[in-house]
Amino acid sequence: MSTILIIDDERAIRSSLRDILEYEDYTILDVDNGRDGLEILKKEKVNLVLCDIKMNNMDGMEVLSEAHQSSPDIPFIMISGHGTIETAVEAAKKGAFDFLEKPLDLNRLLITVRNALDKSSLVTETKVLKRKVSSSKTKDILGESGAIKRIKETIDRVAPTEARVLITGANGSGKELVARWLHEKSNRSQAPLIEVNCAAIPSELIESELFGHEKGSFTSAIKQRIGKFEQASGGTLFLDEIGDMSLSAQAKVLRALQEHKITRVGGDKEIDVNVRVVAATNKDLLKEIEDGNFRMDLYHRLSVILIHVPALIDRVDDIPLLSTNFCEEICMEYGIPVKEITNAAMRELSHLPWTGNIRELRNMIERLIILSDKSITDKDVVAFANPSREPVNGIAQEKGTVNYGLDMDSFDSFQDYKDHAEKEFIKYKLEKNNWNVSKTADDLDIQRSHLYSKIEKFGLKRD
Ligand SMILES: Nc1ncnc2c1ncn2[C@@H]1O[C@H](COP(=O)(O)OP(=O)(O)OP(=O)(O)O)[C@@H](O)[C@H]1O
Repeated sequence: MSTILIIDDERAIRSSLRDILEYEDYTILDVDNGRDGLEILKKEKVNLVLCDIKMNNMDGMEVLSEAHQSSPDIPFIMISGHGTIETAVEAAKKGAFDFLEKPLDLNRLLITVRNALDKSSLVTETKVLKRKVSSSKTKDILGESGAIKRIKETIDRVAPTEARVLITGANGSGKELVARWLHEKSNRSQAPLIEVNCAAIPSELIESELFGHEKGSFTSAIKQRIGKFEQASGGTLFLDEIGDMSLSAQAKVLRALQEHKITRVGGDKEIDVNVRVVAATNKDLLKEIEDGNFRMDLYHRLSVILIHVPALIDRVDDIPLLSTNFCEEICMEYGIPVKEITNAAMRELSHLPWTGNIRELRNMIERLIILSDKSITDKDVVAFANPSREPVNGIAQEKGTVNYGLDMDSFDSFQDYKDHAEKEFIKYKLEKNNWNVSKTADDLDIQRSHLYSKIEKFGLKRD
């Protein structure tokens, strides 16, 4: 049942409203002043507020304005003993649902309460539906930098063809988003886009995952299973983290691409498949080929078109646009008014290393929205944006500078520096989570297998 908060400094009114509404099975909270009312709104789940206009200290209009900043969806019914058209109009302008005059008419009160609650649940339902629709819709590729413009042009040109595409780029830089748009703008967009994260599937299961299996083909194969190649029939198969695929699975994928046929594990029938393959990796595949970890012939099959998504640090000019958009999107998801990001905060954001790229930027904006007050300032960015950025060697960080206490000349290349920053960040998070790899992977918003490969790459060990 709904909870109604009554804010009125007249005890008699509060108690008669309570009696009437409790009789109708509503849960009632009541306070005799606006401040306490606002405190309750912060802590309790309230569905409707009945608020007197004329009260000492803080009047009802102020309560309404302040409450609407943090909880715009809670309907307010204003009550006044001195009802004039002007007060009613002012209340409506400030966003009140309705206005009731004292002495209260019982029927009008109950109908207004019911209408307000009905409208509020409709608003909530609509928001949930909108959120569902917007999260299933492919997000726009934001960015005005030359690199992003070129990527969008390439997508427009390549998507309607059958050419295979290999997308490269660091973690969180937007490879999956590019793959989604390649599908979305292709002639296959009515058929499914099926994604396989090759790094997340143990090598002994990848073949069954991709090609399916027949019942009884191995111990746990208790029934027949259709693999991803078949599921993607008529559509697009997105092989993410292809650089982590075992050599034996690579050989089978190569055959599927050459012959457009697959065989389920444990089966002997060849099945025709009609899929377009788009692959992505954060690895340097040419180096993997050199090291004997990746097949050259498969590389050539996959990379008819190459799209490289640059790291965020190589397109810092896009940070303000991305930050503003993420801020709007997240505030809307939370149902709160959009917070402003000050210019100084934008400058501060542009100075961060962004080893986790756009995914990290989005997470940070979300954190800043939660932790900041009315707007996001440079001080918020310094304080909350990257809690792992503690002063190094006792050197406190000055405003507007990024001071890691590092000798910048000790790095041979930009990549060297980025690797160092990534290693330190991962090490910090692992230690913070007591080397719990699953928790740390969640914290970093990357796959667990990904984290394992980073630990191995950087030779990280528990002290
Ligand atoms: N140009 C962009 N504009 C808006 N949002 C973006 C952009 N690029 C990436 N994102 C968002 O950033 C997040 C990470 O992007 P995505 O998953 O595509 O990265 P990825 O390179 O595939 O990461 P990983 O290598 O870890 O799989 C997603 O929420 C995505 O919607």
